[in-house]
Amino acid sequence: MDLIVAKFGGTSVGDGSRIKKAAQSVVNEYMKGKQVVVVVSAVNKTTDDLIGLSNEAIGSNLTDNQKAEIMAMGELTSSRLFSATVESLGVKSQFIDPYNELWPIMTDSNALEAKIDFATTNKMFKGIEELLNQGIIPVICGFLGKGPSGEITTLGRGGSDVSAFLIGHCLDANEVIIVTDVEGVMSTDPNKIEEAELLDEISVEEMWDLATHGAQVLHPHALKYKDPLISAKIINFAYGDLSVKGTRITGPFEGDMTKSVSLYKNPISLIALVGDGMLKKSGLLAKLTACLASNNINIFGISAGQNSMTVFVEKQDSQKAYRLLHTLVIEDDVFSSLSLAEDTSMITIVSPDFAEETPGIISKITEPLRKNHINIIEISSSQTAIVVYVKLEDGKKAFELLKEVLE
Ligand SMILES: Nc1ncnc2c1ncn2[C@@H]1O[C@H](COP(=O)(O)OP(=O)(O)O)[C@@H](O)[C@H]1O
Ligand SMILES: N[C@@H](CC(=O)OP(=O)(O)O)C(=O)O
Repeated sequence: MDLIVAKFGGTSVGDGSRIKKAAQSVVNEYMKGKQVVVVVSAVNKTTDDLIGLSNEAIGSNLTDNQKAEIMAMGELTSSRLFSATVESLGVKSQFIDPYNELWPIMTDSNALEAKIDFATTNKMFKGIEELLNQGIIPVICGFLGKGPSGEITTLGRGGSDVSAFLIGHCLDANEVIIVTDVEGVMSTDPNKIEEAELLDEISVEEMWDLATHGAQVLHPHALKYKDPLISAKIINFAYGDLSVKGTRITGPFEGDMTKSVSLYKNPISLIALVGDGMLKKSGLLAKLTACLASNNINIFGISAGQNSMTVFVEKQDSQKAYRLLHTLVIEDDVFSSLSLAEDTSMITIVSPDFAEETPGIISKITEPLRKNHINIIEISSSQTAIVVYVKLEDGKKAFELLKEVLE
């Protein structure tokens, strides 16, 4: 029997009629013979309102545990409302919150940004499976967890998406459906640019980068639990129909997408262009990339500072690139000179930890290299990846050391 996990965001349960529509869409799938687990967020902006109230009343004396308990009231309420609405439509349902013995999501004791204890959580789903086998629709609070002392924790703002994918993974669901207030994943935020267009599908890898760079439509940590075999989609609540297409999230395609260290197979060369006050001049980057692109030279990365720009290209292209960029330096007064460092290794480290607030992550990476006398030529970091360039002969050793860091 097909099992789906349907997560309803705040707007999708924003008022009584929306809750009824959402519950009806769940019942419709149930009537088609599917098992459905509902994950629900707080009604509309309840979480914001509860935070606002506590700040007004208590201010800085509010402890993290008190804040988590208060915020949890949003999901405690909506799960009860949703479950009762399903029952009013003639199907048995049970709400499940962290006070319930069937509660599955266990975390550490961090009240506001709790880390999920996956190994324990994964073993906690027997009770929910039992409910499903009895034809009961479980309605589980999104966003919440249970800490080591039985206390309520929260998974961070927007965390119900994480709850849904985690539950889907642990239950081996066929599909995870995120029901929200837009048509799906769009070419950009449709509330910022009206002309945004709907994407039929997006890969986990792309979605990860989009989400870690602020696209609210899905919490990036949800994707840690996206199994390649579980299909997933983001749809609009307005249709009141869980079978609409929306945007399908495909993949992941390469092993453990969220944590990896890779050593690029070929040597990389660095070309540094210097010039006074380069950062204040517009159009330099465009000139530089156009010059290399028109000669079919692929750029692996660019870093820019006050008085210099470094371009990373494959060693086999470096002499050609070096000559082309030299012409640019001669032609344009902004540039004064350029240099070429031919033999470097490029190591890319990808980890979800970079997107979380993890102070000291860069030093975790640089420290083992320093201890082993490996000099870092360049380092660049983003929300999802850190790229380190070292001397070619240090590449393999650095790669092994960085693999250990990630383990
Ligand atoms: N590329 C994008 N595609 C679709 N929505 C986006 C995108 N980037 C940002 N968003 C925003 O994400 C919002 C949905 O996320 P959110 O408000 O957290 O929904 P929910 O309350 O259902 O969890 C949309 O209203 C939209 O403004
Ligand atoms: N209610 C929580 C959790 C959540 O995921 O909400 P939503 O799905 O409405 O973004 C919050 O506002 O952070």
